[in-house]
Amino acid sequence: MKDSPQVTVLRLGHRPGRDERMTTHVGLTARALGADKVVLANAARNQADTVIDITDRFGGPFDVASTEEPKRLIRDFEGRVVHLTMYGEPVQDVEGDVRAAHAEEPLLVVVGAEKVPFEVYEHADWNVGVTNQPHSEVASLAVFLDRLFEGRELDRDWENPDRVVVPQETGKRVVDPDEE
Ligand SMILES: C[S@@+](CC[C@H](N)C(=O)[O-])C[C@H]1O[C@@H](n2cnc3c(N)ncnc32)[C@H](O)[C@@H]1O
Repeated sequence: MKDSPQVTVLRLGHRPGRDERMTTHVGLTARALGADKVVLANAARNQADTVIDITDRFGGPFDVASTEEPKRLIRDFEGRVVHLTMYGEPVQDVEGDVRAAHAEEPLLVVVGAEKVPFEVYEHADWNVGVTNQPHSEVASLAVFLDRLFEGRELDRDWENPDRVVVPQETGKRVVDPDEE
């Protein structure tokens, strides 16, 4: 988030035709919950466009990129690497160490789709489980980011939105930010 080193989310293993909504939701969740950037592997072009479109309409800053070489990105990342996996150490046990590291250095948060190559487990500074039960990349990313930022992401400001949701007890209200 603002004033701290960048958090990048890498979505591995996107399978065209199978993982489309999940990949989009990884990108939208990364944006909404305080990451600075998502990198989508395996040519997830439509999903990248959807996340860019939401950022254009609801505000940023948030970067979207693609890679054909996700393993290289992990290897060459200048910062620390967290891999979210049901086989990892409990998030509640490692979040303090990750947060302390992130105060100093950028963080790459890796989530999978299908089976994640073992090199990713080996290369990660932390393999982190959000429970050791199988669930989803979207759920694990949301809980992890909220733990990392200790809830501060919920109050962030968005720059240059075209539209702003005004919270309502009932119903929906979306306004031009100049009308707010
Ligand atoms: C549907 S799971 C498939 C995992 C696959 N069976 C494997 O061996 O990697 C897709 C992704 O969700 C995330 N995930 C699922 N359960 C998780 C958990 N309990 N904690 C952290 N991440 C989890 C991981 O990033 C995983 O790569």
